[in-house]
Amino acid sequence: MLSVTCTAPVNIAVIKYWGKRNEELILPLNDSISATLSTEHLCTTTTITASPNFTENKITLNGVEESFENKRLLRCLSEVRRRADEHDKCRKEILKWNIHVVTENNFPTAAGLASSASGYACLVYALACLYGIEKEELSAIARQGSGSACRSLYSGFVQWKKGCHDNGSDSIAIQIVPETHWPEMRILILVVNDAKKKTSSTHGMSTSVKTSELLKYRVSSCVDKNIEALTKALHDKDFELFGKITMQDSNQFHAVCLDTYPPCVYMNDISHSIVNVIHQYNKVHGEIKVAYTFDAGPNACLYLLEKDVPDVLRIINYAFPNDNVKSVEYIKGIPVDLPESGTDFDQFETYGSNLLKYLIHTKVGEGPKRIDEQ
Ligand SMILES: Nc1ncnc2c1ncn2[C@@H]1O[C@H](COP(=O)(O)OP(=O)(O)OP(=O)(O)O)[C@@H](O)[C@H]1O
Ligand SMILES: C[C@@](O)(CCOP(=O)(O)OP(=O)(O)O)CC(=O)O
Repeated sequence: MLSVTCTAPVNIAVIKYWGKRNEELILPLNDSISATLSTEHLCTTTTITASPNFTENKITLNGVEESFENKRLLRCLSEVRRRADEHDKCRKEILKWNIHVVTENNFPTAAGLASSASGYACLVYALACLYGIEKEELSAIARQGSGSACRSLYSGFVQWKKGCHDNGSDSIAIQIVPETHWPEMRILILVVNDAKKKTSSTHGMSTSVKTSELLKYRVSSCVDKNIEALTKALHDKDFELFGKITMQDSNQFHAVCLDTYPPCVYMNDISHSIVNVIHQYNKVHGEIKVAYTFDAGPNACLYLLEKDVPDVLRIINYAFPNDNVKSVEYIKGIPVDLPESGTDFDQFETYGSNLLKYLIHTKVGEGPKRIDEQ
């Protein structure tokens, strides 16, 4: 019997992947860029056991047994095995043993918090460890589990290159800068709703490809220049440029969702109120201090610098008062001392009580890791 346990991070895109040119191989229409988030606060943990005595493959997700007859899961397994089979280092008999996968996300699954990204990155990395090929390029395999998962195989800021080959061999993730490059970068996730979402990203983007004219324009005329500018902003640690492109890309992505027929409505009134607060905050300060981005759900992901976190949280708590504000369960992740004074409240509206469920304060982090043998 053999067993490995690994963790893998979530990633949140600042230039979104939305639309496939090949649904089977999960090849995207455009490049995307994301930050890998610290596994200290959000992660998937996966244990894979292989044994010659197992009579079937099994997977348990968050304590519930799921069907193994899942196309994406089977494809990841067969791709890792195919690669391992080509490798001298691998004990070939193990490739024939059935496996039991036990995986848990320490955050809500299928709620637009990128669980498919950390989930498939962790699965592929753990399989690679099991078969001894963890040093190989694995992002092209994780991509076939869920597109965004390929970016979770690297630390720091990561680009998924769309590639041009029909077989997807060059549709891989690469690191742009490591997490140590811009250590002041912080992420605040404002959880508006953590229930399972109605329209999955897979289905939503497929409808967008079929029906949205705006998506064609986004892909042909906007994304490449934003990728170039955002990469420069990262290298130069230029928050003003980073923040502007991040917000514009999120807004364009949601415009594409609305241009889809029937429309995919992911943001809600609370999401739009958060957008208002952030623009107001940046206006008061005369510079971009905080940038928002929204995935396929209503939850906001804010990018900001460490020095601004206490004051921004103070304003968020003013705009969205919460009965649990003093509880450690409300602001999860990196602890923050909330200051008494700061940016003038007069400039801001109060939107109503308990509109946010909780917040997660985290930073840019490392890629997948094996945790059972050190
Ligand atoms: N730990 C895991 N191991 C294996 N598969 C997982 C894991 N976590 C999630 N998944 C798969 O991902 C699916 C959820 O993906 P979905 O894209 O609907 O939501 P999400 O990833 O939370 O949101 P988004 O990708 O839009 O940010 C689950 O139904 C499951 O099939
Ligand atoms: C809005 C997004 O989060 C969409 C993620 O889509 P998925 O990677 O979940 O889709 P599939 O490839 O069909 O599994 C944007 C992004 O992460 O780039």
